[in-house]
Amino acid sequence: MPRKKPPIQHQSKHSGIQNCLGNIQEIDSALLHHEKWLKDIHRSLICDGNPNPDDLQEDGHCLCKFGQWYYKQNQGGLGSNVRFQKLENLHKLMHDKVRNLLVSKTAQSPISMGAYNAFMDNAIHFKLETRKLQFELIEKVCTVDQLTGTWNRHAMSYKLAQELERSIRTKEPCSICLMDIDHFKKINDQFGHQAGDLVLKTISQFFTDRLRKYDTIFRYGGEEFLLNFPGTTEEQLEVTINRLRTELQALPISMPDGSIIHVTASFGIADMVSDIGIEESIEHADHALLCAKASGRNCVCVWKT
Ligand SMILES: Nc1nc2c(ncn2[C@@H]2O[C@H](COP(=O)(O)OP(=O)(O)OP(=O)(O)O)[C@@H](O)[C@H]2O)c(=O)[nH]1
Repeated sequence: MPRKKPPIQHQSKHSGIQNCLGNIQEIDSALLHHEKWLKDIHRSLICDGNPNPDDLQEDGHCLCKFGQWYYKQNQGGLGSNVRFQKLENLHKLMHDKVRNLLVSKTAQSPISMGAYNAFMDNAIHFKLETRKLQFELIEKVCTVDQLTGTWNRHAMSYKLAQELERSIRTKEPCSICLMDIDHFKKINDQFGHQAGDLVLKTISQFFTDRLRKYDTIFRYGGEEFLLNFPGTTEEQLEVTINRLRTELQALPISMPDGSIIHVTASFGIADMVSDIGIEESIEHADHALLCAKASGRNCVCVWKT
């Protein structure tokens, strides 16, 4: 009687980058168990002796160490990752195939080359896909800002270069905007650093929720964010940013002590053009931002040559 597959759990203890780092290590260890399992399978197929009874069970994919790890993952964490979810089928198929091989071996029937090759192809595919999942998580750790979940500055240079190339190829405009939260130090001073962190998270989420899917937000550093808007001229962006700026100042943010605060930000806009590099475009946006700060904050300035 096959045992029932344990349900994927639905609670997350940790989140974000910390969780990712844990997952990366766990995948290594799960893959090591998989390699050991594969060695045992080969020994069972080649040498005398009985196979592990678990590998003859219909739910062998839940009983192996990889399966035990896999079905412990929760929906809030790795369990919601699409690449992770796709591993389930590959892993189960691999166990189904090996069960047939072991049944043939136990019955002293010949094992066809086709059946063995199909199993090994499946095993190799499974390992490659698991490694891809691991690389995806490593990439996330290297390119995502731990506090806000936006892209970090490492990712920024690479992604902006891609957008500039696209803009040159398609001859479409592309603009950037540097945003700096006004008097942010006062929030830290008055409510503490954790409250400051909460404000940073809230504001980055505010923008993330309102951007088009091809716009991008990066944490430029501290309380500064850089936003990239492909297919948008400086003039169009000024209208958009002014709308967002007004919405932001009306956004109530709850502090840990129960009080509600409102924050504003200043913005500097510049375009990304082929005859100047990305660094220079950012410098232009920075000049425009300085101009917005000097004009009293909570406003938008556009770089003019
Ligand atoms: N809570 C928190 N504070 C940060 C973080 N990164 C930078 N800061 C703080 O952000 C503050 C930035 O201060 P300033 O550069 O003086 O800027 P400001 O107070 O916003 O003043 P203006 O930009 O001139 O309006 C500093 O106090 C930093 O310690 C962070 O990740 N979390």
